[in-house]
Amino acid sequence: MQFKTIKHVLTSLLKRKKNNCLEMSLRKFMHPRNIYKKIPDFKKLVLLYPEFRDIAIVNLTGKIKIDFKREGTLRVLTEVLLKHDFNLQVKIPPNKLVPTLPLRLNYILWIEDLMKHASFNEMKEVIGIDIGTGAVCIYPLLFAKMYGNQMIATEVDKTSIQTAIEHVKNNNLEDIIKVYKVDERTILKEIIKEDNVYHFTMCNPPFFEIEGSSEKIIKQLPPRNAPTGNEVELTVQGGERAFIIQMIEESMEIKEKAKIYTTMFGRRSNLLFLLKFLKKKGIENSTWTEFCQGHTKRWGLAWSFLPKDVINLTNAPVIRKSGDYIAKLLKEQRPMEIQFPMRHKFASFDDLVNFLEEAMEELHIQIKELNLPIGNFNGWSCQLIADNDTWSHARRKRRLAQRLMNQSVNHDTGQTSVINDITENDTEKLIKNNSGDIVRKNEPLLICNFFAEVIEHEEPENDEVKISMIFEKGIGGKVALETFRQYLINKLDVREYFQKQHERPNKRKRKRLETSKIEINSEQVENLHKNDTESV
Ligand SMILES: C[S@@+](CC[C@H](N)C(=O)[O-])C[C@H]1O[C@@H](n2cnc3c(N)ncnc32)[C@H](O)[C@@H]1O
Repeated sequence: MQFKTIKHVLTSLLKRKKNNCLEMSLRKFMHPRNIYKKIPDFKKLVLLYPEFRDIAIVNLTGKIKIDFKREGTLRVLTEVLLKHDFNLQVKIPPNKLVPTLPLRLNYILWIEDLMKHASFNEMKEVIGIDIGTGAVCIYPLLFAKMYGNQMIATEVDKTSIQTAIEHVKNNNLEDIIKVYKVDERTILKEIIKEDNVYHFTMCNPPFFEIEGSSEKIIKQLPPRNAPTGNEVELTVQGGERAFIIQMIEESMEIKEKAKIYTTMFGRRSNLLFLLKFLKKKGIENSTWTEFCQGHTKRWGLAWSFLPKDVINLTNAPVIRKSGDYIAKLLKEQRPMEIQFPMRHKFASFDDLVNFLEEAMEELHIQIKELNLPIGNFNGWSCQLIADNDTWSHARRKRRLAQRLMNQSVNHDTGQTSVINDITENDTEKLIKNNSGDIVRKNEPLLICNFFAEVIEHEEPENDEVKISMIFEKGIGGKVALETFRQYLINKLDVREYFQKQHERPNKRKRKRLETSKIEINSEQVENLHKNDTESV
């Protein structure tokens, strides 16, 4: 029993230490001008503000702490900091979202960087729009205090509009901040309809999808803080992703009326999705950043319809973009890989690319430009589209083709067409025989993202080629990708490197395989297992 208690205490101490480390490590990635990079001076706040005294806890060593899990603590702290650091008088209604200041400042300072990058006048001269300003009207108040520029604020919730207007009035900022009630069916179109030109739009969208009770929503909130905010201001049909999609689509209708559109979002998975979405819509002038603070990470996205020689967002300053973004992207999507020494077959990377292009042509696989935001991937990347399985039983087909070739030595005419005919008919038959499915012509068998790169070593002769393939879609499923990988291994003639690996079974790899079993049936698993233990 005693042992259990000690173990429990140690575990929770370790956990707390880990969390503190995480907090510390994210704090250092805050915007360099964010005043909350340094923890506020709680001693000073205790002396100056009686309301802060009520939430402060003095521990045995005399250190002042605050317990964020206690209801109302974050609200009081935010009000006190707004007063102390920005001379803003704010009373946050108890049932409304409390705007955490380190994150709000990260977003504001990034916008300031974008404005400077775009060489827009002085900050005082820029006009911005805050979509969904909330009950505090936090972004316009901070912009007004920090730069004295004009801000337009929109909101759909009646009670929030009321308190937002009160906050503007109580701080005598009516001249530069205007709050508007807007129709909830639009995001940008209604407010940007006059002839005015705005320098930027910003938004902290409702993050959660409407899907049930507010209890469910509260469970999704960061566990270390007492929950703040209510269902109306935090939820929207389709969640933040749907909201931002609508915002991007509306921006495409009003284009240059706002010079730079920006939004914040809270889900990592939306980063890739939104970057792909912008690309799909032909919006190439864009950038993104991470917002790191305390123990939370959020993301910012910016795009513009102005030509890149007027504003180039692709080289705009960012607070932080994790360097391992592409590696993570590849890892998260569980690529199927082939890795082998470059010298085994190729004199240069170009040789490899030529070889791959020819192999795809032989297999009637289309090579398309990759719709992925991987500007700095240092290798060959593309999307492969295979309508049919042209690689299974390829050896048999190759032998058949060779036989025909030999036969044709005697009667030269019609050689190529005979081979092609047989190969194609054979393929069609194989697909039907193997899967039993009737393959519709317009549904590709396999679409995958394909990456080939050189892994450099100190000695150039040790350089390796790494091929990563990520399944996107297709009726052949992941099994089709795996058979294609096996085909490439044979074609590249690199199976020997996989067999070596087979002699030293890799525990980690086996574990990964076990998790992937869920997605495919047992027969396929057997095949995959056989193949993967052969892989590097
Ligand atoms: C997550 S809150 C953000 C509040 C505040 N901007 C902040 O950062 O603390 C999202 C706000 O957007 C508002 N909202 C939802 N749909 C909207 C729309 N179509 N136009 C304007 N505001 C909207 C909600 O009422 C809510 O106040």
